[in-house]
Amino acid sequence: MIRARGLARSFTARGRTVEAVKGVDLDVAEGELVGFLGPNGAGKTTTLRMLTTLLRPTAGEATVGGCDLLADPLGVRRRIGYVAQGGGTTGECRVQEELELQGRLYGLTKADALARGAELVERLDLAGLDQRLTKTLSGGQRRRLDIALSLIHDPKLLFFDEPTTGLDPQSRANLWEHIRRLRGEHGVTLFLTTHYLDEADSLCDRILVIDNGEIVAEGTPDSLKSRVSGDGVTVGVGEGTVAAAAEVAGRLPGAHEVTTVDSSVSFRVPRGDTALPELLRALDARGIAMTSVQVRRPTLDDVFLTLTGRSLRDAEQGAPAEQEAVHA
Ligand SMILES: Nc1ncnc2c1ncn2[C@@H]1O[C@H](COP(=O)(O)OP(=O)(O)OP(=O)(O)O)[C@@H](O)[C@H]1O
Repeated sequence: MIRARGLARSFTARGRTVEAVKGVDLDVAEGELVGFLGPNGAGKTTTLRMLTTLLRPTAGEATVGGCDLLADPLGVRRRIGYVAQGGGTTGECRVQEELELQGRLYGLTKADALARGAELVERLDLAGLDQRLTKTLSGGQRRRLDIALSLIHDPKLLFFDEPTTGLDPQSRANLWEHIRRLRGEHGVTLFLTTHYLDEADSLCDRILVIDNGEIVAEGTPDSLKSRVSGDGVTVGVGEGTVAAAAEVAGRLPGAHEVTTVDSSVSFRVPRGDTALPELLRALDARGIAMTSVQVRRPTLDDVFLTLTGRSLRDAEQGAPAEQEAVHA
């Protein structure tokens, strides 16, 4: 459905050139739900805007929905839907009018546009809201209307920029269900950007991780997580015993990345659950009291940290509910 090679885009602003996207290769197969994950400013929106013909690449080539991006941008546009970050509604129009207008823009007759709009209103749980001004819709309803608008011409490939940014946890979960259904029941191929780890983890078949304009990793959420070697263990110990506890932890089979902060020791082991009894015995033998313990399976944030040395969670500031979900 999507094949891009060496896609690049730079911007020049105030005499300074920013290489926003530095030669991205990507492939998305029919029926896939692929996530483009990266921190703010990584190049996600720029890539999406190129793939949707809204921005001309500085270099590279791509076919989208079977059409060449540069030679046949109109063909691409006919075959795709695009839900932008800010949505596309004006606020002063009614839901039904927005859908009808969008249908007419895609060349549907008035009757067809109305019929298609009515079908999408049902499909996206907007029934009863046809005559509402779009500015009076809730955030989740507005996002669902954005999806309906992008589907008016029945595209089989949908691009979605940051689907749930700004939504409360309940609306996010609801939108995820709609996105799953688009793929599961209607066979739509989806390519979405996100900087939420839990969104990428629970929603996507495959994730492309982008940082600084380059794809730094790619795979299923599980395969990406398996790149991080082992579970993370953090043990709290009594005052003055942290150095001895770190020494004990470092001797456990397969233990690595041993670090200490205040009175806690963190390390990685292949299996956290089986390492714990042994650790307890060893600490006991040295007379070290354990005050707390936490075992953590690798997360996508660990993957990002391993790849780039930085935490993606920093990019999630302002979305505390999502953070809790990741670490639950
Ligand atoms: N029109 C522009 N002019 C100059 N620089 C730009 C322009 N658009 C994007 N950039 C820069 O390109 C880089 C990538 O931006 P982009 O919006 O693609 O990132 P992103 O991953 O989508 O971030 P976010 O999650 O914040 O949307 C950033 O450094 C950004 O400042």
